[in-house]
Amino acid sequence: MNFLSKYILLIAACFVGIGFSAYMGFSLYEKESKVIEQDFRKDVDDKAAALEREILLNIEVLYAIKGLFDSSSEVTSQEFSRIARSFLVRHHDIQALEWVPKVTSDQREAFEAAQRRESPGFEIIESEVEGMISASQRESYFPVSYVAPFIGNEQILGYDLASNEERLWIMERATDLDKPLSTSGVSLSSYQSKQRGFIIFLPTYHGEPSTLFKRREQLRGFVVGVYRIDDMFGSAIKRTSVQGLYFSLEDNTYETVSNLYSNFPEGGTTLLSQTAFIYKKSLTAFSGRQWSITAVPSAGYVAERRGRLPYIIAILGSLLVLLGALYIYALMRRSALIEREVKQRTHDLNEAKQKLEALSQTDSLTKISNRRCFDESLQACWQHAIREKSSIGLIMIDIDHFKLYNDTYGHLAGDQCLREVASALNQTLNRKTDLVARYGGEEFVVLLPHTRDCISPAKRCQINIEQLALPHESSPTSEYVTVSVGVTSICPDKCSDMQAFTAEADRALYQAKKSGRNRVQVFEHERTEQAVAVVNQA
Ligand SMILES: Nc1nc2c(ncn2[C@@H]2O[C@H](COP(=O)(O)OP(=O)(O)OP(=O)(O)O)[C@@H](O)[C@H]2O)c(=O)[nH]1
Repeated sequence: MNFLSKYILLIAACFVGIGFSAYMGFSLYEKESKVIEQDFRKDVDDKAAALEREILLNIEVLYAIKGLFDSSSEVTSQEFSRIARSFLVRHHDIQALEWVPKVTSDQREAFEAAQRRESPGFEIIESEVEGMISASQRESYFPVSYVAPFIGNEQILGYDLASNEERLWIMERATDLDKPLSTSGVSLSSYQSKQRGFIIFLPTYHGEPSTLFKRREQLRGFVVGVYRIDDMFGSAIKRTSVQGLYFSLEDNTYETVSNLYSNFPEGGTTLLSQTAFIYKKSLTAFSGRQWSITAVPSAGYVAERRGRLPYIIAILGSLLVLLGALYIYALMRRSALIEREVKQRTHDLNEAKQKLEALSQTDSLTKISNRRCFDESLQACWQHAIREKSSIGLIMIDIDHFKLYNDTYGHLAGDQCLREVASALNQTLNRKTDLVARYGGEEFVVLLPHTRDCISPAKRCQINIEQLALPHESSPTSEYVTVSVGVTSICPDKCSDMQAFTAEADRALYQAKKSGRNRVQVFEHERTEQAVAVVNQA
C-alpha cells in the first residue's frame, strides 16, 4: 500500500472516529433529553393536579355557603359576610362571593325597598353601553344582594346577573341540573379587576325539588363565586417547588378555544416553535368546563438539568481521534522517510557492491577482465557447456621477448605496451559472450563459448597485434611487438577436466614459443595423439 492510500485510509478512519464520537455524544444527549422530558411532564402533572385541587376547593367554598342558605330561610348579610370572610382569608384567588336571589317582577319593588334599608340607594341594575342603568322590566331578576368582600365590589351590588345572555343560559342549565356551572373566561372589569376570571353559579332551592319542573319552580337563588384566573393559577403553580415552566390555560369546552391565562414571556409563539418539549394536558372537567394546560420549559429549566457529558464525549472523543490520527500520520511520515532512506542506502550499497565487484573482476593496468574473472567465467561456461553439450574455445596469448622490451624501453613503456595489446585483443573479438582477460604478466587469455573453431579468432589476434606496429628493436623475432598463441577447444562432459583443458592451451602456447614464436599453435588432442600441429609460421 503506497503512502497516498494509507493517507486516504487514515482520513477515512479519522472521519469514522469523529462520526462515532459525535454519535455517542448525540445519543447521550437524546437520552438526557428523554429524562428531562419525563421530569418536565411530571412537574407539569404536579402543577395541573395543584390547579385541579384549587378549583375543587373553590367549588367546596360555594357548597359551604349553600349549606348556610339550605339551613336557614332568612340569611342576613352579616351572616353571609361572616362565613364568606372565613373563606376569603384562605382563598386569595376569589374576587367575590355573592348571594343572588331570584326576584320576580312583582317582588321587585318590595325587594329593592328591603335592600335599601341596609344599602341606601339599592336598585336592580343592568349593564348598558353608557354604564349601569336601572334593570328593564322582565319576568324575574337575579340581582347581587350580598357580596363579600364588599370593599372593591360595591358597584356590583344590585347587578342583575341574568341580564347577560350567556350567564342567563348557564344559570338556567345549573338550575335544571342542580349542579354548579361555570362561565367561560370573562373580563372582571365590573369588579374593578384587570385580570380575567370565571364565575360559578351554584343553585339553591326552597326545599328539596326532585324534578326539573320543581327545580325551576322552587329556585331560591344562586351562591356565586367570582374567581381571578391569574391568581388561581399563580397560587397553584407556586404550591409546587419547581420553577421555570411556562404555562397557558385554555378553555376547550366548546369548539372555540379561548385563552384564560398565560405566563409565556414575550415572543411565546417563537418559544413554542423552538422548544423540543411541549406538553398539553387536559384537566379534569369541572362545573361544565373542560380546561387544558399547554406547558413549555424555560431555557433555564432545561439548562439546569443538562449535563456536560454528551459534549465532553463528543469533543474529547473527536480530539482523541484527531490526536491519534496525527500520531499515526507522524509515524507514517517517519516510516516513509526511513523507507526512502533505506531504499537510497540499499541503492548506494548496491552501486558500491557493483563497483567493487567490477573492480575485483578488472585488471587495474589494462582495464580488461582479470584472472579471477576469467576463472569464474570459465567455471560457469564449463557447466553451461556440459548441460548444453556445446563447445568452448580457449586462446592463450603471450607477448614475445617482453623482458627485452622492458629492458629496452623501460618498465612504464612496457605497461603502455600491455595496455595497447589488451585493447587490440578486446577489439578483435566481436561476440558479446567472448571474454578477453589478462592471465598474468604479459600473458592474455581469450574464452570463446559456443566455439569449436578457434583458429580464425586466434589468427586475428596475432595479426591485429602485429599490425599495431609497436616497435621492438631488441626482439630477435620481429622489429615490432609480436605474440605467440596457443589454442584449444573442447565439448566437455561430466568426466572432462577443466584444469587439463587450460593446460592444453598453455601447452600449445609453449609449443608456439618453442617453434619460433609469432605464431598460432593448435593443441592437437595430445591426450590421444600426444601431438601438436603448427598452424601458422610467422
Ligand atoms: N612492464 C611490465 N612488465 C611486466 C609486467 N608483468 C610482467 N612483466 C615482465 O615481462 C617479462 C616476462 O619475461 P619472460 O617470462 O622471461 O618472457 P619473455 O621475455 O617475454 O620471453 P618469451 O616469453 O620467452 O618470449 C618479465 O621481465 C616481467 O618483468 C607488467 O605488468 N609490466
